[in-house]
Amino acid sequence: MACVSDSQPLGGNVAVVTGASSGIGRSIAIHLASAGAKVCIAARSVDKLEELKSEIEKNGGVAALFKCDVTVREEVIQLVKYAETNLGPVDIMVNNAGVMMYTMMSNLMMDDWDKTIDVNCKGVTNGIGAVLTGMISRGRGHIVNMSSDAGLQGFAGLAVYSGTKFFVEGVSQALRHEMVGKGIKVTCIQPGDVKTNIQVNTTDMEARKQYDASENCKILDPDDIGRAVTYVVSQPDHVAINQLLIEPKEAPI
Ligand SMILES: NC(=O)C1=CN([C@@H]2O[C@H](COP(=O)(O)OP(=O)(O)OC[C@H]3O[C@@H](n4cnc5c(N)ncnc54)[C@H](OP(=O)(O)O)[C@@H]3O)[C@@H](O)[C@H]2O)C=CC1
Ligand SMILES: N[C@@H](C=O)C(=O)O
Repeated sequence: MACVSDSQPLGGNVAVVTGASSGIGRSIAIHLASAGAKVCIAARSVDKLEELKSEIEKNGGVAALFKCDVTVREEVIQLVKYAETNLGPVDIMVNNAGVMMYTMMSNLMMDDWDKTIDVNCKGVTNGIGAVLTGMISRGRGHIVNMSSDAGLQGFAGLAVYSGTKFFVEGVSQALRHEMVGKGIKVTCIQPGDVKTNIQVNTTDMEARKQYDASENCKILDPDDIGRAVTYVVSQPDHVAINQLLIEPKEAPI
């Protein structure tokens, strides 16, 4: 590893961040880059990725971008190949891309259920599958999976979403055990409500009106999560922060 300093603890590292075109992923990419990591930013919205790449470079960071739908396994494999060719072997994989739609189970919005499962579950397994062999062969790597406090507790109005985050927790915990002795860390980030545009895809207003509590107190900023992820991946080699529950002070689960 090269260029490690107090201000750039991630110097020499290469990170891939999915769902980097907005919200939490965008902020994670910015924070990792300012800590010295070279970041490959991925999402479907190329215009937003280009704007982010420019911002990172303007601040002295290094970024590459790749258009990728995380539900398509081959595209995620190509994303990691692109990152490795252009930036180097991937040290940090942040499986952040996700969707959330408030909906009552009784309203049977099954297309929303399918989409949530595809992006939040398969997006994460595709991301893990794309980096795991390389990380094991190098004997180092950190996989950071974006869970939620809804991965620890089922939320009414977010039943399928909660289920997908429980899936992320289960996969991560089992993978962590499998990776003992192989040099690979697996972390779940578990945010409470964060101020992003994640709710724009909700069409079931009955569910949102009844269960969305994000207006009830000061919620988190994406920067709070970007900072937390940078902390998690900057620990000494022998330290593994396996879970990080980060919530608005006034809204604990
Ligand atoms: N906001 C919150 O309160 C919380 C959010 N989270 C989790 O944080 C993560 C990010 O959410 P947040 O930043 O809030 O939401 P945003 O809607 O702001 O960002 C979602 C990101 O995911 C990307 N994305 C969605 N679908 C796909 C896809 N099929 N392929 C590739 N990228 C995709 C979007 O990019 P594009 O559309 O360009 O592809 C976008 O960059 C999610 O996993 C979410 O569950 C967890 C806890 C709380
Ligand atoms: N805060 C969580 C559930 O309500 C989330 O947005 O993931």
